[in-house]
Amino acid sequence: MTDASTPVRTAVVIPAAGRGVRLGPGAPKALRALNGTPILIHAVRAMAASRAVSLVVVVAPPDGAGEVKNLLDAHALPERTDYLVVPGGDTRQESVRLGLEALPEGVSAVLVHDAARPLVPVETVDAVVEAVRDGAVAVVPAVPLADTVKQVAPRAHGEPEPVLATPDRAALRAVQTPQGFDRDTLVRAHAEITADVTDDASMVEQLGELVVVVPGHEEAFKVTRPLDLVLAEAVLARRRANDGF
Ligand SMILES: Nc1ccn([C@@H]2O[C@H](COP(=O)(O)OP(=O)(O)OP(=O)(O)O)[C@@H](O)[C@H]2O)c(=O)n1
Ligand SMILES: C[C@](O)(CO)[C@H](O)COP(=O)(O)O
Repeated sequence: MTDASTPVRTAVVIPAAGRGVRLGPGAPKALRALNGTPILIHAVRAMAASRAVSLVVVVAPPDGAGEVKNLLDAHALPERTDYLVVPGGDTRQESVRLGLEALPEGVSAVLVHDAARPLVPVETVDAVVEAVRDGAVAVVPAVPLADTVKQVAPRAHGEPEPVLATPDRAALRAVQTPQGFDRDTLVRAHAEITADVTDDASMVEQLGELVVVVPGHEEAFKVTRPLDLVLAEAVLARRRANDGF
């Protein structure tokens, strides 16, 4: 655990307080095992692998902060990084805000990374950090879409959905995390924007600030449904085979 007064420049907030309803019944998603290790620990290691990251703030399930602290103590993590745990809220937005409130002075850049994206490669983390350090106030990693996308109209229950339009896929991106921010801008976004959003960058967009995209990575996918766990195990097996990881 850390002394919260230690000055750091780049910190990561990891929202990990979700239930993981779409993954099915069981412990909160971040605490479930991937290859024998909690998903959260994979995510913390993925972020602490970046030499730019000096502090990781984990936002735990509201009644699980003690358990998460014990988990962090029980697993080997890079010693150059400090770790804090705070309890989360009812929504992802609230959990991120609670994580931001725990940041000490001296942090000027903040990454927000889903615990549910445990396998993001360090190259993606570093690309986001570099873009923020180069002056962007908000940076998102993103990948092109593999599927054609249809805009549909709301349907009566059980009825087929009428298609309204087929957006040009070339102009669309699927957005991942970590998303990187100038700290003051992200704090302002969380203070001023009250609309429901699914990522932090869209709050900064609503402030009228420019959000830029850097290349994401296929291994930064979110573990959302049971099949994603199968894919995550396969990615880890491939890494072990390739690197002796
Ligand atoms: N109240 C919440 C809800 C979500 N999250 C976190 O936000 C990230 C992305 O959310 P998602 O994958 O949608 O997780 P869940 O909300 O847990 O998933 P579900 O909707 O299936 O319950 C996850 O790391 C999750 O733990 C959070 O910290 N606090
Ligand atoms: C933040 C995020 O991971 C970016 O893709 C995503 O928006 C989270 O969405 P979810 O519906 O809460 O999984």
